[in-house]
Amino acid sequence: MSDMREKIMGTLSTVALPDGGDLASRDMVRALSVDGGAVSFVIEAPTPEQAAGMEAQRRAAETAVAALDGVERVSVILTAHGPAKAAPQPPNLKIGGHPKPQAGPLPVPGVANIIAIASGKGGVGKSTLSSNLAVALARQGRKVGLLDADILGPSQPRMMGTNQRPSSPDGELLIPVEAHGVKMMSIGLMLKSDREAVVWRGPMLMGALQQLMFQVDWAPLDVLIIDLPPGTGDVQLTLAQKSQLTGAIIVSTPQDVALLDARKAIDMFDKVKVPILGLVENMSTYVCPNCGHEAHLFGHGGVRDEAAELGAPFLGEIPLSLDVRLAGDSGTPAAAGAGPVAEAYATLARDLVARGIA
Ligand SMILES: Nc1ncnc2c1ncn2[C@@H]1O[C@H](COP(=O)(O)OP(=O)(O)OP(=O)(O)O)[C@@H](O)[C@H]1O
Repeated sequence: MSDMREKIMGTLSTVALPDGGDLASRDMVRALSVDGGAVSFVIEAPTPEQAAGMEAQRRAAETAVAALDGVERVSVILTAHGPAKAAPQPPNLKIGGHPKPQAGPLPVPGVANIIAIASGKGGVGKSTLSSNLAVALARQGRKVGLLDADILGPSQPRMMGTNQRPSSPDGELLIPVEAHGVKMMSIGLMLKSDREAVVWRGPMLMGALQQLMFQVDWAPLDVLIIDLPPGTGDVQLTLAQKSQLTGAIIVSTPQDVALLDARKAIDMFDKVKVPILGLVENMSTYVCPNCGHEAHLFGHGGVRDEAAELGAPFLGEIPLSLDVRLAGDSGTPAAAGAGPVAEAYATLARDLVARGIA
């Protein structure tokens, strides 16, 4: 090192840093150039944040070096290692590709139980049961995930009251959003608005479902509740073939026509060897909020009888209640509140916990 460079480094060792050491001992001086009386160098801080707080040291270094004999001009630039940390990026995962080949059903890492909520017929209350059961389980201290697999008609963002777009800091895994103590993921959260319709064919649906199960950072969960689309189509089959399901809960209203479709759903799960965990009767009794009269708009007890006939557990009944509908539409499931309906969901949740499957 020339005398002049040594003198400069010696001078820079007198410029102390706020967090200890000095410019020389912390090895922050780069590209030192001495050209006649013109001196220039760079102070390189470890992070952009630290560099932002070091203007005083830059000026002190400039003044100290300018005072050395033989120095006529000094130029000191303050910089930092690498670019500033990037802001969290929106996920670059493209949801909805063709499914990836997979040898057989796989567990979802870190998820103890996977329960599919299914029905044969549409509109019987699958999504409502899924969100309420998830919230009731979370209130009982369980770690719960809710996957909206109704990919063509996602309703969980509305029922759980969130439109937050999931992030993916590493561009590999999506971080589920949290609502009412439940980790939630829905294709609805990836759409630009909840009015945007998804127009996909079977393979795209299956690919999307596979991604929502395996490319989401679910762990750790005691139970993942999957809200299925109605019927016995591609999504149900994909789910049974790709993931190790603990079993399925079948929701039905007590009407014969709904029960007929429920039987088809049960038959499908039997064929793909997914255990039926039990049946739930939704929209069971209606209690008039004015006079307390009980009415059975869709019949009563049909699901219990059906369960007995099939040898499947009957898990319980959820009353037909205006509160359930209003709560679902408002984004806070009824199970998050108090009263007979919240208690009905809590009972259902307790039963699943007692059976060691949630
Ligand atoms: N126990 C209940 N009491 C009152 N309204 C209910 C009850 N269960 C569901 N509903 C209402 O019925 C409608 C249909 O329910 P939901 O969307 O849960 O059905 P689904 O079976 O998931 O429908 P889809 O076939 O469209 O997926 C919703 O408006 C919901 O608020």
